[in-house]
Amino acid sequence: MRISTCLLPSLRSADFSADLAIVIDVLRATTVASTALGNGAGILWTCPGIDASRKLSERIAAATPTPPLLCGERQCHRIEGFDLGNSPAEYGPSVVSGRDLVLTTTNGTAAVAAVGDVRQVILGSFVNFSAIRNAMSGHENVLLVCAGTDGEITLEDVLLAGAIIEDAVTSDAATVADDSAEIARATWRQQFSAPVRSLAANDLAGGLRLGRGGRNLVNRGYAGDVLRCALIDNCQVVPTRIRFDAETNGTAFADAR
Ligand SMILES: O=C(O)[C@H](CS(=O)(=O)O)OP(=O)(O)O
Repeated sequence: MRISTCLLPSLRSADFSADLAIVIDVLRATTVASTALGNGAGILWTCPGIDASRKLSERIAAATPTPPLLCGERQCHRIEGFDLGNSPAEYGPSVVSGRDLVLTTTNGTAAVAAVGDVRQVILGSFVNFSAIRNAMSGHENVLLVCAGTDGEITLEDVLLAGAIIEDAVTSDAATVADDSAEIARATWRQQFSAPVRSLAANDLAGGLRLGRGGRNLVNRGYAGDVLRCALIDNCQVVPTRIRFDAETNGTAFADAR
């Protein structure tokens, strides 16, 4: 297996032709998506625009007996008129089980839209770490796509990319990481010397809080979410792209274990 990393969606190399892309937005979009599907949500749509999300939600509502939940944030806070924000704590089984969701966030949903051409796309986070590691097997060229924050590289996404690469390289000597992947791996190893699965959530959360995304959330009152996003292997889902809606730029994900 060859692994490459783009530290931001805009830094994607044209030379690496991936057969699997793993989109990473640890704080918090891909953690929310994994949590929601892990708690029984049906289909989760990611959609970059607010108006497009409303439109997509109305269209789904017209075609299904139960309307989807409209979810997402701007500047970390729930969007006015939306059902849910972007905190994993909001996506418990009693709220999301059996419901479809339309999620729009500042960075994560745009990162999904940026890899529309890759044959298979899944969403990665620490809460579904082992599930996505298993999903990588059998793929030849895996691209890890860090969402970043507002066009800037963020530490928490690079840490997860590095943890994935470290785990892949140490478990299979035939895995080849390119320079970008080695940068992510070095970042992980500099921060944590223990294998990812042996880390306590508190220790991992300490690392996540060091970066811009973590600091943003703490400053805006979401410190508890950083810890929730550090619950390694809290669920076993593989949010996998199943459909694309060109009109709204929406991408549908379902658990495909
Ligand atoms: O609310 C979040 O977690 C962030 C907001 S911010 O722009 O990074 O402050 O959105 P996300 O798209 O989940 O990174």
